[in-house]
Amino acid sequence: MEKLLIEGGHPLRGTVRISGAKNSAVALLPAAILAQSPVVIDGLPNISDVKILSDLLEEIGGETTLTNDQITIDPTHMVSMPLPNGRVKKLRASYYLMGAMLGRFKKAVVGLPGGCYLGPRPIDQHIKGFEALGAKITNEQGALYLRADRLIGAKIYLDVVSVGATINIMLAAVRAEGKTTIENAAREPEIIDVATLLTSMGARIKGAGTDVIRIEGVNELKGCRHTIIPDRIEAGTYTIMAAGAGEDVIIDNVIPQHLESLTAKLREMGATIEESNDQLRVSKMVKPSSVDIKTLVYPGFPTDLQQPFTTLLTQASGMAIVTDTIYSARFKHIDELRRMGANVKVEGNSAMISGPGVLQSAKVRASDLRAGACLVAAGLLADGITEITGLEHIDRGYENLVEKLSSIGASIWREQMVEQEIKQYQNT
Ligand SMILES: CC(=O)N[C@H]1[C@@H](OP(=O)(O)OP(=O)(O)OC[C@H]2O[C@@H](n3ccc(=O)[nH]c3=O)[C@H](O)[C@@H]2O)O[C@H](CO)[C@@H](O)[C@@H]1O
Ligand SMILES: C=C(OP(=O)(O)O)C(=O)O
Repeated sequence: MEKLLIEGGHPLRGTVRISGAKNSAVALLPAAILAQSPVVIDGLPNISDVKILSDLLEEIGGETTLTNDQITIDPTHMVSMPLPNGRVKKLRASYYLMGAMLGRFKKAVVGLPGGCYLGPRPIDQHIKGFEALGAKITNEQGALYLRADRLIGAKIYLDVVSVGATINIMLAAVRAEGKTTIENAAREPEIIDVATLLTSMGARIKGAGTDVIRIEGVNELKGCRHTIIPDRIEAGTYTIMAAGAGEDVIIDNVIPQHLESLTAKLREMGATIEESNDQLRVSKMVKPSSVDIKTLVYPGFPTDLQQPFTTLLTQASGMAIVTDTIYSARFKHIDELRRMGANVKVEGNSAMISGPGVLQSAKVRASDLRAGACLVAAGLLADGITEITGLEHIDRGYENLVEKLSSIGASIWREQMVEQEIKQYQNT
């Protein structure tokens, strides 16, 4: 088991290249189950969520060839193998195996998903959608058993705007008989990416990226080749880091429109950001002013950037209120930021941050993926050497974090934890 060490105070300079989007990749891999011939996906991020999903596809009989940024998935010999336990619990996106297996085999057994704990994360809207398509679903000892004699297209209104439910229902509905309409659908760019892959496979989908998606089921889907969109959350994380500690950083391979809610807030704080086709150019803000943020569904401010953005607000003058309307308990990073000297308090689903303050190095723990990003951003700014544990969370979503940050001037490295540290980590 390793920990991350960061010596703060080194300015970031140079170009950092953004990888393919985690939240697309983790849906595109399961989507390949629906094809009858090999699917090739390019621009794959080298992160643990992808590796686990690739292993799960093998577990159900898929043949996968995984290189650094490409996967070939041959789904020809896949079967609806029950996956009640084990790897499915390690990530959130294993729920997409339900929609994809239901679409192809009309049955699936999949354990309830894991992923970051951010407050309650029910999947009732996924279940409602599958049931509307004709599936019978039972929950037995923490695994969902899904079965349908036939899947028949339906009109489905989502009670909450959910990325996962929107994609999962699409995965099943592309193989249902007749027309499905998803109303109050989520509009995240990753949904368009999944719809693009499915369309290349032969699916008929209209309206992805709007709040009404119309799908006409088809009998057969074929393999295809697809390139993943850039990861807007990884890009946003490096943009935040550059706005805190950068001296001319270029964030390369981004779609600037996907980051508008972030860049607008950064400009409000006083940042100068230059945008081109696929790059952002960012430097440290001089005397940043605090701003309030409220996380919302896309195109609002993403909850996944709320935690790293909080670090930046510790450097801004004034009081900022950060409200997370998506996840009520996405504030585990705050205790750790306080250890580093931040003046923050949490009330309900809001954090109040008073700045500017000086961050001090400390031994901190990443409780989830973006809490990890928040602490790395804090470590870059802090006096001294910050030690971060909980790297298994960070590795779920940031490809080559150490290499990427080192290449732009950060002093950051991984070290093996000694036995006593591991025990302490496991017991708390
Ligand atoms: C793998 C993946 O893509 N993860 C992303 C996805 O998670 P995920 O797909 O799990 O998040 P959702 O969009 O489904 O969740 C949004 C909100 O809806 C609620 N909800 C969701 C489904 C449901 O059936 N019932 C229900 O009440 C959730 O508790 C949450 O409050 O979108 C989140 C919100 O942008 C991001 O933080 C995650 O990074
Ligand atoms: C919450 C996240 O991921 P997941 O839904 O996979 O847990 C995230 O990417 O910030």
